[in-house]
Amino acid sequence: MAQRLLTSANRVSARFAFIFTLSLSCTYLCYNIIFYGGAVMTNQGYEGKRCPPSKNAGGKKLLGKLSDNNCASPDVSRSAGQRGSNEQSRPPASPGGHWADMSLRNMSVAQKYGNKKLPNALIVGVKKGGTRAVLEFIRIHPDVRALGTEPHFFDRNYDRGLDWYRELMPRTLDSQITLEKTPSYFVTREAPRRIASMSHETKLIVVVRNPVTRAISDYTQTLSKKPDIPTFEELAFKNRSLSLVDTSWNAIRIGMYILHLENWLQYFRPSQMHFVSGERLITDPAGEMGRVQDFLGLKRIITDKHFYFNRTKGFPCLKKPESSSQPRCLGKSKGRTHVQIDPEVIEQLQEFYRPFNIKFYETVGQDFKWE
Ligand SMILES: Nc1ncnc2c1ncn2[C@@H]1O[C@H](COP(=O)(O)OS(=O)(=O)O)[C@@H](OP(=O)(O)O)[C@H]1O
Repeated sequence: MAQRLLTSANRVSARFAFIFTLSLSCTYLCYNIIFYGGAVMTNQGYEGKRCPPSKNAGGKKLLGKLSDNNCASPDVSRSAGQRGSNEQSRPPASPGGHWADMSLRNMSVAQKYGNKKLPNALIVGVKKGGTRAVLEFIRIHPDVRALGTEPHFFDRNYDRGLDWYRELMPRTLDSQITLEKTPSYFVTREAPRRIASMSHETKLIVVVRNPVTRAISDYTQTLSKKPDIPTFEELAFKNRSLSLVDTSWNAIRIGMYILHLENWLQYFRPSQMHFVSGERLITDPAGEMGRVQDFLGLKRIITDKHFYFNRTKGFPCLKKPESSSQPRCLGKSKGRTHVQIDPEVIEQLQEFYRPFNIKFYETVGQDFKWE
């Protein structure tokens, strides 16, 4: 009897031990399910905000804040879109990721500033004619965007291709004109053909000036860089007593405008070319710029009120140039004091240029009064 009692007590304690172990195991299992599962969710939330590893992390740094938003998962960006109104106006992150977001960003830059386009107008010459003044004056116009430097595409850089050239241009809206100036185009044999092959519709501006004054200006510039060159007279004549002019000297050759113009007229209609008087540009900048605006099909916005005559400089200056409230004159290299030339030499050169000038006036239908 006593043994039976002992055996049944053992069974009870064994069952108790089994149930206890089982409940312990269950508790452990439940604990794991609850807490381990929670840890996974926490990690998922964190991973969702992390950017995927990128090979060009350096480039991403440059993208700055934009990249912080762009690398978020679609869920994260959706909840971001439900935030304040400022954030709602941002472009949503696209499933295409980083590059798709970059192109979205470019799209909004394009919407605001337009695209880079090949120029539809060029200031092609002439060197020392007043090309910088025309460029700086016309770019005040809100419908003109101009490249500040001379790209020399159609003479020195043609091999780089049109895509290279386009990339240099400022962004323009469809309503805006893209403009650049390179004065050496006017005397570059291949330039008219090359420009016409870019577009037959390109508008061409040529700023011309008395060829004798232009030659002296050109020489003054060269002399400022190379003080050891021969005198103007020595360079200008093969034989001065015979009035034999050296037409191989660039400073002389550039001023034979009609010869260069004939090359342009093989590729462009006269109506596509506009000639600015370099002299009137100084005495009446608003009048000359009025005609430039008409030629470019622009509303006459640049008027007298944009200019004042700076007595110290001896030239008209801009009262209020683009993106500044300060009045501004052109730099020191524009409007230099010319070297003194013997008046007889000037007279000889005027004689030399006369027939070229007359033919030039007839061809363009304008008398520039250089005599
Ligand atoms: N507003 C104003 N301010 C200063 N200079 C003016 C202006 N308008 C025309 N000009 C004349 O422009 C001449 C320089 O011509 P370019 O700009 O065509 O020169 S360049 O070919 O780009 O080097 C420059 O020639 P130089 O006087 O011989 O220096 C000026 O006479």
